Amino acid sequence: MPSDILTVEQLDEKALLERIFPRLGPTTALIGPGDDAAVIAAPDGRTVISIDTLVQDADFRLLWPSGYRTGGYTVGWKCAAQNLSDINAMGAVPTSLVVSLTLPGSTEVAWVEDLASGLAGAVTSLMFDTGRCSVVGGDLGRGSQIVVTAAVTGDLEGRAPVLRSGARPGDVLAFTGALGAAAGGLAVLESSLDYSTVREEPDQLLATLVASQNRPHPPIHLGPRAAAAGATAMLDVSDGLVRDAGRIALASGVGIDLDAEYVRTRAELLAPAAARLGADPLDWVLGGGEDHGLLATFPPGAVLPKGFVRMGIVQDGGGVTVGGVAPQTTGWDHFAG
Ligand SMILES: Nc1ncnc2c1ncn2[C@@H]1O[C@H](COP(=O)(O)OP(=O)(O)O)[C@@H](O)[C@H]1O
Ligand SMILES: Cc1ncc(C[n+]2csc(CCOP(=O)(O)OP(=O)(O)O)c2C)c(N)n1
Ligand SMILES: [Mg+2]
Repeated sequence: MPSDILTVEQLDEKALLERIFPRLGPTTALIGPGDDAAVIAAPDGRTVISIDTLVQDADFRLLWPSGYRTGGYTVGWKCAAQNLSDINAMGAVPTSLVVSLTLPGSTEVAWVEDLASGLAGAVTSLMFDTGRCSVVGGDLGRGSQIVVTAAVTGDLEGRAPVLRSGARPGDVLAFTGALGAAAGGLAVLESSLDYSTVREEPDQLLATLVASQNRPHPPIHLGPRAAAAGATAMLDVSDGLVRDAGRIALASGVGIDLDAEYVRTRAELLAPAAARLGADPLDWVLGGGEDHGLLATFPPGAVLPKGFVRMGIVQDGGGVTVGGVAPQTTGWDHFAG
């Protein structure tokens, strides 16, 4: 490491926090970062809470085979986005994040500063500057790999939470998001293509996919809208369409049939990129996660919130089919590979 690059082991915790705090932006908490704990309002009387972790080399790489280097801003953005997404999927509005950072001593201070900016940037941008949520605290620790864990809280604003278990036969299955894009981006990053040339390509197809993998844009405003529109079940697709639709099917005791035409159209859009990588775009669409689009079921006749597209049907039985046929894809599992 060149001596002019400042690393976290050259600072102490207090000095590192003093570099992080200003990048988090104005706090939305009653008591924000700096005390033993933060204090946030819970106007609804209930608190929605979830947690998600990003681990170096399992969820991102600092240097990918394609030569792409992942900056701190990207990891911060991705961490915030996937946490906000889980609150969204309950039909709630995110209200706070607490973030734990495990860092090797050699981590550049500038990378950590960028991570703090990425967290705040995602919250501000994905929540349209509503000032309803911010990073209100966290923890620092040293370890052999970068691990970023965030817990997130949310406010149901008086609505009932939308669970995975409420889908009923005859309900319409609808989705909002860009299925398969993040999986395509992962394939580009892991490929032997040279990202510096991919970035220069005029059609920007592959670079757009990489952006979906690195900086997902979950539709954070649409979870509460879906809830208000009467969604019977909902989740964010993180582990793949088939796997996550299967979670609704199992929890609700129903079968789900995905519209084959929707799946085919989406795969066709990704086909030119998949061809460059020798990949099957159907695998991306059916098995790719990390886009954090919203999959929801609505009673027949419900008016779908703007952004949602009908793409399947809930039926008697169990499991997930595509146009009546069982798909081969299984989706992501941290342990089963
Ligand atoms: N280590 C754990 N201890 C307790 N509950 C857990 C643990 N890991 C996951 N869960 C819970 O298991 C459920 C299933 O998780 P998962 O399907 O991965 O949700 P998501 O994809 O939205 O993160 C969630 O309610 C989650 O909170
Ligand atoms: C280096 C690397 N390998 C593999 C992946 C792919 N990947 C990692 S986690 C994941 C699924 C989503 O993550 P998870 O922690 O299961 O989120 P959750 O379902 O809990 O929201 C995928 C597809 C990746 N992003 N980076
Ligand atoms: Mg989820």
